[in-house]
Amino acid sequence: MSNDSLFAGIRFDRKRFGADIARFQKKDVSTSLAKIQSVIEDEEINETIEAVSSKKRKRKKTSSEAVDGFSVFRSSTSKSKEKVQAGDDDESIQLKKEKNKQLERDAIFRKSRNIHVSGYNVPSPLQSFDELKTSYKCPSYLLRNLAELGFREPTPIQQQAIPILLQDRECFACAPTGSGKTLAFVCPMLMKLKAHSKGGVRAIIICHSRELSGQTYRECKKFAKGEKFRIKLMTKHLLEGSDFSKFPCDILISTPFRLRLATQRKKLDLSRVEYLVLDESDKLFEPGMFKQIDAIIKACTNPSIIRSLFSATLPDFIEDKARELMHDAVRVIVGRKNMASETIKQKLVFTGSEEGKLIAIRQSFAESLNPPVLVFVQSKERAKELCGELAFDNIRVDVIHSDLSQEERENAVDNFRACKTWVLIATDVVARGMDFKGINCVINYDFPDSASAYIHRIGRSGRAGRSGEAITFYTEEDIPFLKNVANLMASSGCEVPSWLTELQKKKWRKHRPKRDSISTKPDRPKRYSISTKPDGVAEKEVEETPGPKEILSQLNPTESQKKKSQKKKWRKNRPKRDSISTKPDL
Ligand SMILES: Nc1ncnc2c1ncn2[C@@H]1O[C@H](COP(=O)(O)OP(=O)(O)OP(=O)(O)O)[C@@H](O)[C@H]1O
Repeated sequence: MSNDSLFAGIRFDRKRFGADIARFQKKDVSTSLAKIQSVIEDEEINETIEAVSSKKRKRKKTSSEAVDGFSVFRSSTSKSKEKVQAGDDDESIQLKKEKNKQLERDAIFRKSRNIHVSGYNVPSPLQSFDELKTSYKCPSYLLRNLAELGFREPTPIQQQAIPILLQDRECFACAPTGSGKTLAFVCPMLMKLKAHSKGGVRAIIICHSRELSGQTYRECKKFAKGEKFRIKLMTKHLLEGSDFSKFPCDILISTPFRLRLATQRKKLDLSRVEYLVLDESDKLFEPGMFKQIDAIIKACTNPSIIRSLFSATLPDFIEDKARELMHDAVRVIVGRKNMASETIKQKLVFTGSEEGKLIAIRQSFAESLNPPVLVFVQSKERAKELCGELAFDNIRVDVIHSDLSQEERENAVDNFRACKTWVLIATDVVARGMDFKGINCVINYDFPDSASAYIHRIGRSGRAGRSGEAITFYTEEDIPFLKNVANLMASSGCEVPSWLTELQKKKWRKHRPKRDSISTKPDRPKRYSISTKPDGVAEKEVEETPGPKEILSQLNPTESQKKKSQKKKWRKNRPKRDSISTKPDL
């Protein structure tokens, strides 16, 4: 028996295995569109063929029944059936042609907006916000709010993710920083929720930090203005003071930790949740948060729940997770996966040492300080140190890190947003998701510890299509990872010197070297105190560098010291100096 006959009649269920088809799509961006297109077209063709042949089968059966019962009308009946059949065939062919034309139009539109999709039967992208009304019956309050906020046209991620979610499809999406992902998941949520909750939580948005949760909460409120949605932010106060057995809530925004506490301690029921969004999803699946996220996903037991994952960085393991977790999900990528925003001018500056960094930042601010400027360092200790140094220069500087109280953190963010603070020094606590309007420059004072940290940090500027600038300082210790940044710069359209691209690439994860403290005070080697060594020999204090008295006396020299430091003949003073180059010694 041939293989053909063995598999005759078996049809590959593309709908069921849509995710697997997507997984086997070639990663080459240029060919993926055509491939997806052909998968969809194959599917549609199969469906049409199936429909036609099943109609034929049905007709065959009917006509034979007719033949059995009414042989007199046999010829006339079969003739009219044939006509109907021909008509049906014409109709389905017409339908197929229409569908193919639509697919073609969608593909052309996606290509023009740099949108890449994979999955079965992906909904057409939105061309405008008006289409929300004509095709999806969007309530007028939402359109009014968007217009008031100055949102004239949907961004590419909104164009594709909104119709996907509105058609009850799960999705995981990757789009550049500042490209409007928040509205991409909040808009369909508001449109689908319609009636308000009488009891229980209907939709959840999980954010990795309290700052981002607060910002998303405020955004939701703006989009929902004029409608009586119950939108709640899981604050400490709400967590401690609420009776979660009666908790009518349309949209709940929380960090994973607080939501987990609410479900564990306060028995918050998540079984009625209809929509679950994991914002900054790759961060949420990192070891520190994974346990809580996993438990929350398991607690959302509603079988018709629609889940979605959004981020500007989508590592492969998150894609695997998404496919494992979701049913028939659509994958949406805007631009290229894990790419820095193209609107940011990126620059690398070699400072040699830690001391060099402080000189470089001072010099840069002395030449031109164009606030607001966000400066990232690798630890809270360093944030405090740098803040102390810059405060000397009469710069309105503030600091934000995890050691501060919630109130202090909120004040730091608010003052920076209100431009009361010119320079905000931060740890990675505000590197993701935060939308500080109009940041002119991000300075990576300390080299970021991973590609995703780099993309998210610099993505605080150049948002919503505006231009921005990012400067990354690097020292000898950071050189092994330079090539990674150079690649990210090149892929987002920045000019990169050729010597940088020729460097070796090293795996870049958790690069946080121990750095010298940030200080203009001279490093004074240890003073040995008078101590009795075990062998009983007493030592006198040894001073290797001058103490405060000596420093003062140098500043106000005595007469004899003045004589000693008299003018020296100044001829042919040409010491050997290091060569003039921005390239580090490699
Ligand atoms: N359609 C639109 N038209 C104009 N502005 C928009 C539109 N959509 C969003 N914005 C604005 O763009 C900015 C960035 O949006 P948002 O914070 O949602 O970006 P994001 O993609 O989530 O960024 P990140 O990856 O950094 O979290 C916000 O100030 C928002 O108000």
